[in-house]
Amino acid sequence: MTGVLVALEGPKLVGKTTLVDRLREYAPSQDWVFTKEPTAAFDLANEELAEGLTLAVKIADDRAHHISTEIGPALSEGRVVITDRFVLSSFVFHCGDGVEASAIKALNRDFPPPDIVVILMCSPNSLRQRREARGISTRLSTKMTAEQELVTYLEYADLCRPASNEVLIGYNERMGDCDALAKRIIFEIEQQRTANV
Ligand SMILES: Nc1ncnc2c1ncn2[C@@H]1O[C@H](COP(=O)(O)OP(=O)(O)O)[C@@H](O)[C@H]1O
Ligand SMILES: Cc1cn([C@H]2C[C@H](O)[C@@H](COP(=O)(O)OP(=O)(O)O)O2)c(=O)[nH]c1=O
Repeated sequence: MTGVLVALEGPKLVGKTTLVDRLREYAPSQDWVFTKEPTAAFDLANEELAEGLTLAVKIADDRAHHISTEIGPALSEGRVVITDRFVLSSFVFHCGDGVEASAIKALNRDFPPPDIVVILMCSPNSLRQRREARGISTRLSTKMTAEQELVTYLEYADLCRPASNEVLIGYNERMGDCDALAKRIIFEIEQQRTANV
């Protein structure tokens, strides 16, 4: 595989979609692939119907399909692929749902490691305010407090280090932060692209 795989991770409402919008705007090429997990094929009702390891396996199946049909082919063509959520999200959601980290590790063992992992953070207070404004109520999204969710991404980040070994932490607190972060991520992608040639 010769492309660049970028995983954007972080709590619900931390600003991943907003960051993706900025990345689309500033992407220097039309052929960058923007995608997300779970994929459109995954029924989000699963989150209410299944739990623990059963749900983690369903998500891993969805990821395997995502990689074989979309991510893998695009990387083989040398394209940049940016996915909104990847393996780190599985550690956070499913370990928080009672699954052992070793089981998540095993389920995701054969998937390509991202070249770049970005964890989006903001202050617990801002995350709480965004949650209150949006009124989210799905089972997994209400399981942890804002503080717990933010810390859990940092907790498991070490298990999801990219090949480059560096995890980028993006602080998305104020309007305008996504702009600066998008430009920085694009710079990192260009560096990685040169390294992958
Ligand atoms: N830097 C920021 N400052 C203030 N509000 C923000 C910022 N980034 C995103 N938001 C707001 O937070 C909410 C959640 O953002 P969104 O991008 O949908 O998050 P996610 O995709 O991570 O769930 C939206 O209402 C968005 O406008
Ligand atoms: C990536 C991933 C998602 N999920 C589920 C739980 C989340 O509520 C949901 C996230 O999907 P989504 O509603 O798209 O969240 P966001 O707006 O933050 O991107 O998918 C898992 O259970 N495990 C995973 O590994």
